[in-house]
Amino acid sequence: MSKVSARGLVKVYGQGDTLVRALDGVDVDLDGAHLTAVMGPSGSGKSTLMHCLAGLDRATAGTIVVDGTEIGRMSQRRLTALRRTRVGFVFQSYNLVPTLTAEENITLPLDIARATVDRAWFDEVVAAVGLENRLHHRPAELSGGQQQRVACARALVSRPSVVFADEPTGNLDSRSSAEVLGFLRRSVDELGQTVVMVTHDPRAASYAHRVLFLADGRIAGDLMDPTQQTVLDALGEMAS
Ligand SMILES: Nc1ncnc2c1ncn2[C@@H]1O[C@H](COP(=O)(O)OP(=O)(O)OP(=O)(O)O)[C@@H](O)[C@H]1O
Repeated sequence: MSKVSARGLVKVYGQGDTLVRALDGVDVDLDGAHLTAVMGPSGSGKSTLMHCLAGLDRATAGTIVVDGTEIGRMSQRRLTALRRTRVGFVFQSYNLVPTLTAEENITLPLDIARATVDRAWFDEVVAAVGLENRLHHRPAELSGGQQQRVACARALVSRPSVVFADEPTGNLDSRSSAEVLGFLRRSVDELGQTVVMVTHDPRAASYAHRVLFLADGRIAGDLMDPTQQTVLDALGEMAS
C-alpha cells in the first residue's frame, strides 16, 4: 500500500474572474521509504499539492489517504493532531525558534504534542545530521546548512509517516545543499523515512528515487531513478 495516495485532487482558489484551478485532477501514489521530488514551473501547483497532501490546506475535491487514513474527512482537531505527530515539515526558511537551542528546536513539536522524546532515536537522528556538537547552539550561532539540518532533525524526531520538504535547499549554497540532500536521502535509505520534496533544482531532484512533474495543476511527467541530465531532458521536453 502507498504511504500517500491522492485521487482526483482539485484545488480551486478564488472565484469568478479571479478563479484559479491550482490542482486540476491529480492522481498520485507515493511509496513508503522513497524520496520523491516534485518539480514544475512556477505556479504549476507544487506547493498547493504538498500543502493538501500534508493536511495544511483542504482540497476542493478528491481524496487523500495518508498511511491508510483519509484526511479529507478528518475534523480540524484530528487533522492538527496528525500534522503534529504523523507529518514532518522542512521549509525553505528553516522556521526555527531563535530563542531556543538546536536541541530544544528539534524536540519542540514533541513537547507541544506532550509526547515523550525517544532518546535513542533522537541520538540516531542527531548523529545522522551531524549535529552532536551543536545541540546547545541557538540558530543565530549556526550556518544556514546547520540550521536546515536542525530543521530536518526536527521533522524526523517524531518518526512521522511522511516528511514534506518545500524547497529545502532554496536558501543554501551548493555544499550545504549537498549535505542536506544527502541526509534526506539517507533518512530514506537507512532510516526508512518517506520524503516528498518540492524543488526547482535538477541537481536536488537527482537525489530522489522518483521525480513527478507538474504543469498547470496536472501531473505532466514521472521519472524513476533520475539523474541531473534526465531531469533536464524531461524539463526540456515539457517546455517544447
Ligand atoms: N492562497 C491562494 N490564493 C489564490 N491563489 C493561489 C493561492 N495559493 C496559490 N494560488 C495560485 O495557485 C497556483 C498554483 O500555486 P502554487 O504556489 O501551488 O505553485 P508552485 O508550483 O508551488 O509555484 P512556485 O514554484 O512559484 O512556488 C498559482 O496560480 C497561484 O497563483
